[in-house]
Amino acid sequence: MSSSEDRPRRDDDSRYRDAKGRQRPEVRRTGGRDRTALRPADRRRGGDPARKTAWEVSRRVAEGAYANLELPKALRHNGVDGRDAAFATELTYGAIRMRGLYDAVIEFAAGRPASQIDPPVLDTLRLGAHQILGMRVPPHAAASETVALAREVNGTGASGFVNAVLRRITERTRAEWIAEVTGGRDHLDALAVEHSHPLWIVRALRGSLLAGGAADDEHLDAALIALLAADNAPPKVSLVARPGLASVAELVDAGAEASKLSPVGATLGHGDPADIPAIRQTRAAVQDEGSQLLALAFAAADGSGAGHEEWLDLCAGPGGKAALLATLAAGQDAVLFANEVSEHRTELVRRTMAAAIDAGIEVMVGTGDGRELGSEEPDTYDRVLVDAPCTGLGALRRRPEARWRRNPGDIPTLTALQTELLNSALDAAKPGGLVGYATCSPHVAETTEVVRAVLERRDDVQAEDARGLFRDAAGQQVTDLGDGPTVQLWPHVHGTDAMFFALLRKAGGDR
Ligand SMILES: C[S@@+](CC[C@H](N)C(=O)[O-])C[C@H]1O[C@@H](n2cnc3c(N)ncnc32)[C@H](O)[C@@H]1O
Repeated sequence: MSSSEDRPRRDDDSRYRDAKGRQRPEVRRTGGRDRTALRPADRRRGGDPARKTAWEVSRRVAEGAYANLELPKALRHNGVDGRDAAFATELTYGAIRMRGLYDAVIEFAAGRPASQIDPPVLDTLRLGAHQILGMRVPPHAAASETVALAREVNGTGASGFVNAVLRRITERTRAEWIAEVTGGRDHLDALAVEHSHPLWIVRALRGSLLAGGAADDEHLDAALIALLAADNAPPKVSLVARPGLASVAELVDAGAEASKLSPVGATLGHGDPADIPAIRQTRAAVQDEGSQLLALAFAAADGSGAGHEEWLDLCAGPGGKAALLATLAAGQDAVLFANEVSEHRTELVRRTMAAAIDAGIEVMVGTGDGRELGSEEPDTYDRVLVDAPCTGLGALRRRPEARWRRNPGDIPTLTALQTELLNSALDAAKPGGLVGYATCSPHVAETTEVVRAVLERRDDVQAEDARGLFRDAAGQQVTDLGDGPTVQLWPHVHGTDAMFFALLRKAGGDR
């Protein structure tokens, strides 16, 4: 990772410049070049709205909220938009995501453990650390503005402490701080701190890379570092054009770029997806390209041979894959049943499906415990998808707080549920039918281990090689999918979430 010294620095007030590089009049009035050199915090008592928004969202996240839900509300409430909103977004997400590294730096600079710093003050310090070490804000401006924020939200007394700690942080580059706070740690622990992941997740990701054949011993370290770095990079906005309802060309006309990976995908470089009519109308949606490829692969597999097929999405909420599957099923004379355990999420599935339903596509949406469906409706469906509840370790780049919320104790409960759901799906599948098992986690306990444990206890199921079903936009097989027969996608290799997919065939039937 490059140090902050390597990067070009933005001018202090460049956030306030217009498209032609001119400063906005109000900034020129209050803060020309000479005035800026006096430090904004010395002139203004309060924090600016963008930084204050980032702090407010950080506080709510500390109380259990999700940053991606809180931030838009807070931006609206505080009237922060345009470049200031982009700044607040980068600041909020970065400070939460990189908390592992920044806390280590703050502890060193403050001379006390982070646990002994008042949490609202610690949040202010993390925002300051991210501006100094992770953004292109000049260090002195970052410190001064953050001290002004501290004065407003933490009080005058605490702002002195914030000032002292941030001034110390500005004395070194990012690279120097990383060397300082990782020195003396063992290799994985040092990677965990530098790349701001809990150590147990670093260990789990390393195990997954090795087990799935994504890296051999020689290249394991480089692959792990690339993966950790990819988790810290904000993901691109991927769109799906639901077949028969929208086209990639329509999304391209709306400003997106056609995906090279997904035949039904596009990437939006800038702008709000909600401004695209096809998205507002649920003919298209925001969806990771890995999820798109997975649904396309599931639909492309050889069916049970029984003709008019019935497909079941066992864990459908909020409905992203179900909506794609419904349109794909309609194109193959099949019908989709979408099941979800939570009433609220079943309602989300219905909303996601609105355009498909309006277009006359036959789709049944219902609420039920997927673990019981196998015994309630045995030997019924030609295909069953289990997109299982999981740790989400494959989508850490999307949820800045997720890595700090999960813990290894979550895994046994989840794998028990995943195993039950997979067994139930197999029971619900017709003889000769297919079951797809998917997670947005690459953790082997949730992926290959669940599949292995289920196959070991059943004599009516076989795994099929799913790799040939993953086709890119040019129709070529997607590369680097692992040793098979299962598929593992990776953020650092494919640019997708780390989705896992296994394809299982139930014995019997006409095949
Ligand atoms: C990974 S999400 C599915 C994502 C969805 N397929 C999509 O693409 O939008 C897992 C879903 O399983 C649901 N779930 C959890 N336990 C379940 C159960 N026992 N039966 C059915 N669904 C369950 C969760 O509520 C959650 O909506």
